[in-house]
Amino acid sequence: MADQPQERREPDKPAGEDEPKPWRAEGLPPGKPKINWFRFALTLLITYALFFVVSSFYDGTPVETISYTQFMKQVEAGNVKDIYATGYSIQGNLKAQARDPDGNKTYTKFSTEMPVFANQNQIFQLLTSQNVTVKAEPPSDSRGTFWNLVLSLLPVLLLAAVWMWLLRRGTSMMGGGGLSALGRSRAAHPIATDKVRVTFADVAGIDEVENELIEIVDYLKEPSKYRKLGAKLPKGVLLTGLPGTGKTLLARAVAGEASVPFFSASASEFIEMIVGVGASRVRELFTEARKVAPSIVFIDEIDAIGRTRGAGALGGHDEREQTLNQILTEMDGFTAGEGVIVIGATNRPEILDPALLRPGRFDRNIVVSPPDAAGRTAILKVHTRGVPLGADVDLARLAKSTPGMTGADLANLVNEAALLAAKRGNVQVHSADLADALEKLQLGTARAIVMPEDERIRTAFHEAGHALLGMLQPGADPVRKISIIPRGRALGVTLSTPDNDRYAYDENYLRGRIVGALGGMAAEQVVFGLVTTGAENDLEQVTAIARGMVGRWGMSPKIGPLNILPQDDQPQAAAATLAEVDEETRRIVEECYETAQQVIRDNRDKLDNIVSALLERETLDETEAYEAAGIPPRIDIQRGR
Ligand SMILES: Nc1ncnc2c1ncn2[C@@H]1O[C@H](COP(=O)(O)OP(=O)(O)OP(=O)(O)O)[C@@H](O)[C@H]1O
Ligand SMILES: [Zn+2]
Repeated sequence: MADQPQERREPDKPAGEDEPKPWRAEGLPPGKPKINWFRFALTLLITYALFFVVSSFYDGTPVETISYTQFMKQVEAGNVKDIYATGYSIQGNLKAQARDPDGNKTYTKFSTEMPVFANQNQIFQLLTSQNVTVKAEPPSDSRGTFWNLVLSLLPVLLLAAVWMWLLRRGTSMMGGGGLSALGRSRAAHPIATDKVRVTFADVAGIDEVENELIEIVDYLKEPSKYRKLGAKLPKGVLLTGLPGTGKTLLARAVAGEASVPFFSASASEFIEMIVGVGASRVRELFTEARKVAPSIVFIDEIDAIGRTRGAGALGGHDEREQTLNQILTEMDGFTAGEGVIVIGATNRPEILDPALLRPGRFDRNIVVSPPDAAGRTAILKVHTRGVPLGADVDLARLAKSTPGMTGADLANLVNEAALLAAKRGNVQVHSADLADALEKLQLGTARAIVMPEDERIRTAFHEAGHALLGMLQPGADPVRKISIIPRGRALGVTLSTPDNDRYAYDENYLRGRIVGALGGMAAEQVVFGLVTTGAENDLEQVTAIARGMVGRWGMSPKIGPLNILPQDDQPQAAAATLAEVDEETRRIVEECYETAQQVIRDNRDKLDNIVSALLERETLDETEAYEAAGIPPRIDIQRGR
């Protein structure tokens, strides 16, 4: 999220005003730029330079308006070099300077009006006899009254144009190089209102959350309605959810729906700065936001400054505390109805300082969950709005095969598929592009290395072991894909995903997961009589699940229903109890390993069948895998099979 360059400063240098702000602002009213005198002077200078360049092309000799009599005298004296005439107006140049009748001005350029009664024929003859050039086009050096007017207004016009251009740049660009960088704008790098606007139409699949925020949109649109009734709205809203679930997107959409300015900052950017600066930046940010209220201030990763004060491995972190205190002060300082709403986002709400969550602060907590299948379908629809899809694409089916994916993952999936389709020279994104993109995201990119045959065979047995156990365990997630193509650090993969989104797991399911994860190692043990290092990742998973069962979810009768190993915290138990947890964990894993080996031994024929299919085709999809094993795919009402 941090797309602004971070600047490290010398600790002894005071916070200068030329420092880029650690936040971004969008949707500020474009009409209120601040006057920057340095920039103003610069503009003047440039304008005049431009003017001098232009006027150097323009011969500045003044044009004298003379009487027709004067003109005739000059012609008769043979002093007229050339003329240009339209209707009764004549302009021209003299050969030598002449004095006007009053004798106080000299001129070579003149203009005059011919009286109606003058005999044009006679004049023409006179001009010819005097060798005066009669030109067909206006001489470049005598432009007449209109052009003189334009030229005299030019500096003013130029000044106005350049000034307006600079102002528009100032309000439509973040940061900004070129001229504006010379006198960097003090405004919070605003973006013009018309450029930002994300709305709820861009947020899909989390309607419950949108509904909770509609009240706030309404308030921002019409604060007076609420003020009159004395209704108190939350000053702060906390959005809690995993990365990529759309918290930032939601906050922007609230601003977009209400058409109010949106200020966003990442909390970690505040504390990157030297001590004391974080707090003053917070103050500045809120000052800017108040100026254009109603407005929204969005603080991402608020846990970076909002963790419990005085706690954490580093002990008290001064800068963080000061910054946090400043945010609390600002929020306490709002009067009801001032119209600044602070939206904070975090994926670790449990470590937040309770002070942040008190009434009048972030007192509304909205959980943004990863989307369910229907939500994923809706999100895929949003992200394929501008993508030409082939007729074979079924977004609802795709959504079913992507449990656990967030909005950001799905956006990424669509983009990858579009890239693939383009690479393949297609004009539409087809089902196959989406499937391949999904495989790449879930399994990693294939590596082009040639495996020694014995390792290929060993890998095939390992993956077939995982797959076989996945197929035979009651209640296990169905096997979606098996592959012995090396990707990343893995030599092979077996992918199992649930049909439906799961929110809680029972003990049987977890044991099944452990057995499945041990399947690879068990197959190697049964077939070759020894194991390899290839099972490291599997064992990591196995250990984490088993420890969770014993220490967190109360699934060990010996330990009982205690949460001894809370997430993100120190174990809450005596050393003796912890030793017991280890012992119980080991017991569960050993039982599961025993089961895994037994199932492999009992189904050796099926295992061998999968292995030969794998060695032949390298990657098997769900249907191919069950077919090769000779196991009927599970009857699954959800998938209509
Ligand atoms: N519900 C959704 N509907 C549509 N698009 C979504 C949704 N959720 C996420 N996205 C897509 O994912 C991108 C990233 O989401 P966003 O940055 O809002 O997530 P986040 O929850 O703020 O993540 P982080 O905690 O990493 O900041 C969005 O720009 C959008 O393209
Ligand atoms: Zn494995």
